[in-house]
Amino acid sequence: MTGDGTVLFVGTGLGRTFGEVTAVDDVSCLVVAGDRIAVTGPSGSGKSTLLHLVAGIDRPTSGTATWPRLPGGPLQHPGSVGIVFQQPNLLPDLTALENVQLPLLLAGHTAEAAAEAAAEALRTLELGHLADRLPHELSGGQAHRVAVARAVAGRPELVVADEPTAALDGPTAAHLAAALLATVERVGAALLIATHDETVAARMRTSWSMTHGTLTRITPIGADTC
Ligand SMILES: Nc1ncnc2c1ncn2[C@@H]1O[C@H](COP(=O)(O)OP(=O)(O)OP(=O)(O)O)[C@@H](O)[C@H]1O
Repeated sequence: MTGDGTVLFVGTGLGRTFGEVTAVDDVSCLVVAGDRIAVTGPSGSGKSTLLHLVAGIDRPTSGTATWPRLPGGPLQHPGSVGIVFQQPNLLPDLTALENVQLPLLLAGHTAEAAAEAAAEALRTLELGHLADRLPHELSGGQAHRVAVARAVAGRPELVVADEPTAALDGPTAAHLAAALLATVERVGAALLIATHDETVAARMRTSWSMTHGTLTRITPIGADTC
């Protein structure tokens, strides 16, 4: 499916308000198979809110969000959109393998299939040898890579990552960004990533700039104009 023009997400006039605050304001956007999109903009400009709408874990207060390949939206198709947050959010009493396995079990995979897919995802992230470790026995960078493994283990067509490198130091952030890109490439997923890190943004093909909840520019990376 990668790069074949398959439309994964269509946002039309998306708005999201929280009381008096307008976090996302009349945003129309498209995510296509194989996309590599950096969502940039100042703190509070609505990046996380937009990502949550694209991932289907929040609903717009105006406009429409549709996933042409996922009737009913991602919540009706568990595992179809992989999500990576700023913090790994691993369950502390589960091993790395069990953390990756859990969403697959919840999505209805058999225990055997979930274990196999989870182990493969961990190996892809060079974490096979840490499968039995508990989260507190992992470094920060390793825990983040487990979170990436968890997001891709179900082989989603779309991965949404909300500032996944923000809590990491420079080299660890670079390593995670490289691992995330290599992994989405391997599973053939599109990637939408909110980031303040210019080196991460520069590795994408497209940049969406947000200001005060509005998508102000869509720029092919390396182009002079939008
Ligand atoms: N659950 C919420 N309740 C109230 N206001 C919210 C909520 N979530 C976001 N907001 C507000 O919406 C606006 C956009 O927030 P959002 O987190 O999307 O910005 P952001 O660009 O991701 O910021 P950052 O780069 O700091 O993570 C902000 O003014 C924020 O305070």
